[in-house]
Order: sequence, then structure tokens, then C-alpha cells
Amino acid sequence: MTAQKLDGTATLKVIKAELAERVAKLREQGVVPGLGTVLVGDDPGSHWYVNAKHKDCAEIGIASLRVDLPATATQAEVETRIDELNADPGCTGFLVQQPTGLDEFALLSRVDPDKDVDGLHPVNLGKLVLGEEGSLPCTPMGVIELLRRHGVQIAGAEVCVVGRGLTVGRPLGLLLTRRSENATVTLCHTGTRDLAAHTRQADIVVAAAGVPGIITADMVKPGAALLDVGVSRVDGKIAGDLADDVWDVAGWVSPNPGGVGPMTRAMLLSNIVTMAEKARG
Ligand SMILES: Nc1nc2c(c(=O)[nH]1)N[C@@H](CN(C=O)c1ccc(C(=O)N[C@@H](CCC(=O)O)C(=O)O)cc1)CN2
Repeated sequence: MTAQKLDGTATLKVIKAELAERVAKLREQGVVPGLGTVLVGDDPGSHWYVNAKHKDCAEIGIASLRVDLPATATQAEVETRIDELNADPGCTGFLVQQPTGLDEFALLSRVDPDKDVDGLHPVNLGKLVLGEEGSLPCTPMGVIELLRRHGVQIAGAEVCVVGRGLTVGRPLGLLLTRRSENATVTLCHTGTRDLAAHTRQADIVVAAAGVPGIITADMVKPGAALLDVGVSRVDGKIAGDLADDVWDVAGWVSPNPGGVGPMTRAMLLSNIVTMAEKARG
């Protein structure tokens, strides 16, 4: 079997076209959505991500507010810039690009929850646990949207999430077990005794361990959908969590790059447009 591609790059393009229409309507009503970013330091990956986010915004009519700070910026300096974006009426929502090398929980907590476009503020994560409406985290939502848009059945599926991180694994488990998704989730992590025993049972595997090639063909149920969220660098190139041989066994595979990464950007755009629509009332 050769798996079909869960194409994040193509899906991002489709979502951008849909969102551009919503942004045009907002602009007709005098509302210009504005995305703010706070970037600390010189990490080339973070610069790439932030540049890509602003390029996406420009393409669909969202304004950009960009705060770039040197690696020497202190916690207090970053918090001051967060306070400014919280108070800026031109900023619909904003994010602090991770990693910063600073106290990230304190930075996240400083963001006005109503402007938390990443859905990672403790209030919004709390709302997710409680089943209340709030801003939702971009990468987990990107995983779900990628599956939906390719017609992969989530309701009733056995999903194995590999990785219990705060930005992907844990919120994804909560999202997938909502009534609207109705999946059954097994959350695996470094303490899991027999990872393969869990992945082999799964209709959908989301690999977010950050260990290159950790999921190999012998660990996959034939026909399963596999999503690669792991981002490691090997010889300067992105290396995902899925080994190359999984394409021979799986039914669906998200490539890396070109899978969940672009979907993270799509969900960020979607969040900012939804926030602007809500603020308009
Ligand atoms: N505040 C946040 N920081 C970080 C997040 C986040 O969601 N919020 N996630 C990651 C980085 N990230 C978004 O910020 C992100 C990662 C990957 C991509 C992407 O489109 N990747 C491309 C490949 C890019 C390359 O060649 O390096 C792909 O997968 O095709 C976009 C955004 C950590 N920080």
C-alpha cells in the first residue's frame, strides 16, 4: 500500500482563500484584524515561523504588529511589550513566539486571555478542560482540521497520541475527546512501557515525540492515518517522528515538512479572524 498524503500546504492555501473572504467582509464594516507577535532572540527557526505568519497575514488582509527583541531582552522588558499589545486597540490578538529562554508561563499568563491567539493562556486551556468556549491551540486544531478536510473519520476512531507536551499532546487529547470529535484517545509518553502495542491498535497516530523516526512501519495498523508533528533537525534538515517505511503500510500520512506545520499557521489565521468577528459583535 502507498499512503495518500495529508497535504497541509495545499490545505493552508484553501483555508487562506476562505479566510480572505471573511476578512474582506470585516474590512467593509471598518474592522481590520491585526496580529501581533513578540519574538525574542536570533533563533533562525523562530524567525522563519514569525516571518511566515506575517506573510500569511499580509496575503489575506490582516494587519501586522511585530515586536522583535534581542536575545538580551529581560523578562520585564518582554512583559512591558506584552502590556502594550494588550492595550493596543489595533491588535486583535497576539502571541509570544516560543522558545524565548525566559519564564514562558509568566509571559503567557500576562497576555490578555481575550487576545490569546495561540490558545495557550491558562484561562483558555482551563476553558478547554471545562468544555467552555475559548481560543483553541493552533497545532492540535491543525491536526483535527487536516484529518477533517481529507475525509478521515475521527468519530469512533482509536487515536494514539505520542507525546504529552503542553502545546500539542495534552490539549489534543482534550480536543479529540470532546463530543464533537468523539474519538477514543490513548496518550503515550516516555513512561509508556510498550509504545508499539498502543500504536498498532490505533486508527490514527499523532506523533509528537520529537524523536526522529520513532514510529516505524512495524508499529502501524495497515490503513491507519499518521500525522507527524515532531520537529527535529538532522544535518540541518527537518526530521519528523515518522520513519520513511510507514508510507508502505499506512492509509494516510502527513509529510513533514508540508503537513501539520502549515496547518498550525492556518489555525492561527482562523483564530485571529474569529476573534475579530467576535469583537465586532
Ligand atoms: N507561540 C508559539 N510558538 C511556537 C508554536 C506555536 O504554535 N506558538 N509552534 C512551533 C512553531 N510554529 C509556530 O509558531 C510553526 C512550526 C512549523 C511551521 C511550518 O509551517 N513549518 C514548515 C517547515 C518550515 C521549515 O522549513 O523550517 C512545514 O512544516 O512545512 C509553522 C509554524 C514552536 N513555537
